[in-house]
Amino acid sequence: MSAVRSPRIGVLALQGDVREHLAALTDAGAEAATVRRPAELDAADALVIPGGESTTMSHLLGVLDLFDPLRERLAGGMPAYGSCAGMIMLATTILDTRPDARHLDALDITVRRNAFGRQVESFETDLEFAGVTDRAGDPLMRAVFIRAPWVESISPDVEVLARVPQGPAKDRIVAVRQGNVLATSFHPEVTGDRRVHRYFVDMVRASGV
Ligand SMILES: NC(=O)CC[C@H](N)C(=O)O
Repeated sequence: MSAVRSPRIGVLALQGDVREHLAALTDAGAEAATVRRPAELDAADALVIPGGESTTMSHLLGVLDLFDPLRERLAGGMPAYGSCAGMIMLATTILDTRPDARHLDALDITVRRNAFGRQVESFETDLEFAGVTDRAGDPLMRAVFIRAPWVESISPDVEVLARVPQGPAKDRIVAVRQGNVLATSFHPEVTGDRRVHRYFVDMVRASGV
C-alpha cells in the first residue's frame, strides 16, 4: 500500500517570483517544480502562474509551445492559481491590454490591467480572505500589490474571496475562485504568509488529481 502522495504542482517559470512560489508550495505540502516545456506541464497535477508582464508572458507561452497545451489542460479541469499577471492570463476578458496578447480563458472574469493607476501603482494592505481569515484566530492577510490588475466583473459562478478594504479602490475585487481556478491580484509569495498557497494545495488535493 502506498501513502497518498503530495500533489505535484508546477510553477510556470517564464517570469516573476518563480523561486518564491516554489518555496511557498513546498512549505504548503506540495511537490513543486518549474515548468518551461510541454513535458514538464504534462508531469504537473496543477500549475501556478506567477506575476510578470502578461503581454510578454502571452508571447513567451507561444514561443515555447506551451500556450495550446496549457489551454487544453485548463479546459480539462487542471487546477491553477494565477497571481497578478497570472490572474490576467487566466481570465476570459482583459481590459487595457494589447490587441495581440492572448489569454487562457479559464476564469470567467473581466480583469483590468494596471487598474490601480500611477498614484497607487504599488501598495500593501491587510485584507479579509474568505475561507482563510474568517476562521477563528486567523489574522488578516497582508497583501502586496505591484502594478496589479483588479477584477472588474465576474460571472455568477465565480466566488469573490477578497476585496480592497479601504482607500480609493475600496471594494474592488482582488481574489476570486471558479471551480479549480484561483486568482489573486496580489503577491502572497513575497510575504512569508503561506495561507494562500495552502488554500491552493487544499484545492488541488480536493480536486482528486
Ligand atoms: N506584478 C505583476 O504581475 C504586474 C502585472 C502587469 N502589470 C501586467 O499587466 O501583466
